[in-house]
Amino acid sequence: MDLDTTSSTAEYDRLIARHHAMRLRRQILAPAPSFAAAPAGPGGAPGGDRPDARPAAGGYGAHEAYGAYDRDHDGAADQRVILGGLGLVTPFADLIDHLYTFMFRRRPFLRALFPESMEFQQVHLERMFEYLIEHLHQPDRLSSTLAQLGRDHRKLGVRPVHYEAFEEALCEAIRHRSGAQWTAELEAAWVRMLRFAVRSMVAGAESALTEPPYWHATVVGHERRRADLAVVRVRTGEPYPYRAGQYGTVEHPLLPHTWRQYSMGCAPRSDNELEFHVRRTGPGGVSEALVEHTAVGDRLRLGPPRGTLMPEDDTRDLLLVAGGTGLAPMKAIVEELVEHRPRGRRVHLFVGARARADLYDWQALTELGGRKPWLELIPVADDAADGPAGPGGRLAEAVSRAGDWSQHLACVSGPAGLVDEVRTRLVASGLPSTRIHHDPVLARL
Ligand SMILES: NC(=O)C1=CN([C@@H]2O[C@H](COP(=O)(O)OP(=O)(O)OC[C@H]3O[C@@H](n4cnc5c(N)ncnc54)[C@H](O)[C@@H]3O)[C@@H](O)[C@H]2O)C=CC1
Repeated sequence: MDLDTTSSTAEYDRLIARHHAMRLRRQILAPAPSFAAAPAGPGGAPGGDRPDARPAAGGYGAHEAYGAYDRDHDGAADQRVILGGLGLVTPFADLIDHLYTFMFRRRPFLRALFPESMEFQQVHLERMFEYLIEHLHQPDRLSSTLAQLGRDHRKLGVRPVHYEAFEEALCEAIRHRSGAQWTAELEAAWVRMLRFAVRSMVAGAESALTEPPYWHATVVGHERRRADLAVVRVRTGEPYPYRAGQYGTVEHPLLPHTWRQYSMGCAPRSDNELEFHVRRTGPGGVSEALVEHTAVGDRLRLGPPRGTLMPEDDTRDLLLVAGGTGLAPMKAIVEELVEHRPRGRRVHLFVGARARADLYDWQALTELGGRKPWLELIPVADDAADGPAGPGGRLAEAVSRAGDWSQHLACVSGPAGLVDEVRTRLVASGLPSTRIHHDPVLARL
């Protein structure tokens, strides 16, 4: 995995690593003026031998033991140290590869907690590192996201002691990657960042002790709407406490320990039934299992609901934009509004598909929206021309052509490229970005 090779793949990796480090620096340096003024992190000895850079662990479950350490934590200073040493530890893909290799070599029993294929896990952790570094100077924002993540991790059977094994492996990986340029300062900054994250996750997990770590669900309906797309209805044994617009993780019995996110495609119901809209994206994954190898009676597991797509405290007129199966959370929101709509609120829902034939849930939508004067449903197909059935062309363009949305609240869901494009166009036309909501684009952490 070392990059000391002349192959074109290595060249490409180096290029990506450099680009990645520059992007991260740019992102972080731009919005945080306090960052430049932050005091330097703890001093460290350069060199390859390793004095004990890490603060005493004290056990990840024992908050008090390292609480004092965290009270002194200066996230902005650590952010600067980590950024300064980014070139030593990136590409993250390699750091993470070493990390897991070390961890499983030293503690083989931990391998059973992870899925057979580590590919998704590695990408997820890579995004997690990026997210942590990017927001290290904003501890409040970080800790609330991490608390949700910790609540979600209960389903994996993760215990505080596992975080200690992770920390040990991270330090080994940092030392391995940075070689002779390793510094105690760099390692200590990473450890503090990790411990801050773990403390928030453990707190999140503990605050959720009264709910199950996961919910059992039985498939009660499976409709293959297109060759690569199914609407899967399930009923949970226990009530599943979600809000319209949220998503949850799903594990299929064919792929133990592999969890993927899907939005709930209907408003919460009293009979504990809910639906997911699933498009098969590639071979061998959860989506393929759900589309092609699932039948009524199969049992799934669901992780806790997450996400804040639909703000509850803003009752302005709504602009909803859904691309492909990104329709699921929007349909749930509209269903919810049919039952509980703030007086006078108007709603526009744009539904995009690559072709008109791909509007897989249009009938259900028109039944839902029939004779609701406050709701306008607008289908947009890439392959169509403007006409009585709706505008044609690209979805983002059709949305911006259709009106002035600057006084609206907007929610967008679908492919990352679409979310980006809609967001950019809406901001350019005067809608403040704080009123544009979508799930995290890179990763639903
Ligand atoms: N299944 C679910 O519960 C949810 C899925 N999503 C995400 O939504 C996406 C849906 O994918 P598909 O159904 O395959 O959609 P798709 O690829 O069929 O595209 C749907 C619409 O988005 C537009 N679009 C696609 N890529 C674009 C880009 N790069 N820039 C601008 N517009 C673009 C298309 O023109 C089309 O109108 C997936 O990435 C999924 O992760 C998001 C939320 C919920």
